Amino acid sequence: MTPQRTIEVYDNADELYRAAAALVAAQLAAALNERGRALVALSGGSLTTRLYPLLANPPWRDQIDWGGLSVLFADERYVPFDDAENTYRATRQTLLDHVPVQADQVFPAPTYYRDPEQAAAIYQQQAAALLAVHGGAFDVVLLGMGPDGHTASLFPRYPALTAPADRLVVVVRDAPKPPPLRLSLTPAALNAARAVIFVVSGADKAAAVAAALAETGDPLDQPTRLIQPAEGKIYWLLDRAANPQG
Ligand SMILES: O=C(O)[C@H](O)[C@@H](O)[C@H](O)[C@H](O)COP(=O)(O)O
Repeated sequence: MTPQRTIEVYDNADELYRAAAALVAAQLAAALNERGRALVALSGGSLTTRLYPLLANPPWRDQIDWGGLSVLFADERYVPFDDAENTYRATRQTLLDHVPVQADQVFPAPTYYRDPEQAAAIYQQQAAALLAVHGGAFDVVLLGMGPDGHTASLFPRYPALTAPADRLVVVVRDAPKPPPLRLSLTPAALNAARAVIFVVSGADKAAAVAAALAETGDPLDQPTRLIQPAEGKIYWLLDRAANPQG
């Protein structure tokens, strides 16, 4: 089944991130209202600096009943929690430390294992257990996209793109965006979603947005095209610079 897709274009980045905050808050509030709990997968990059500070403040902060939320990460850079590159650390600094979320609601990727494969296996177990509690799906998967079309840590032509359907978490080595070692949820995991929200800003992303929204071409060249939640909706929130139509 092809998921329902909504594309929204905003005049500038400020408006884009405000709209993204409103959409995320509304989706989570609706899920919390309906089921009393919600599961979200967060990404890093500019979302940590542009979107999460908005969610940490009124009015959006007050629309979410944070006590019912569980938080996983769509991907993580394989560096210690105290490393400036760590997405969990950045997310704490701009969001999680400022909202009433308890430590046991947040599931950072365990980058403290010497062996990243072991970390991936542990994170896979945590993701599977959380998905089981939440009816088999994330309520919101929040994603960015790089100029090369990568999303989470799913880079064009990398083996992670063709991970078996029962794999939820993989180790990504030699990533072209530093740091080279990462963990990522797989396309199969990210597709277990009621809503996937891409937030993309900047002229350097316009060509990748065009390829992402095209119906043709090899999805292995454009990993976002593998994100097709059969039971969910996809939102592409863009600023005008990132919109291929200008
Ligand atoms: O490593 C990271 O930062 C994220 O895991 C990555 O998937 C990010 O979401 C995209 O690279 C887009 O990042 P920007 O929004 O900063 O361009």
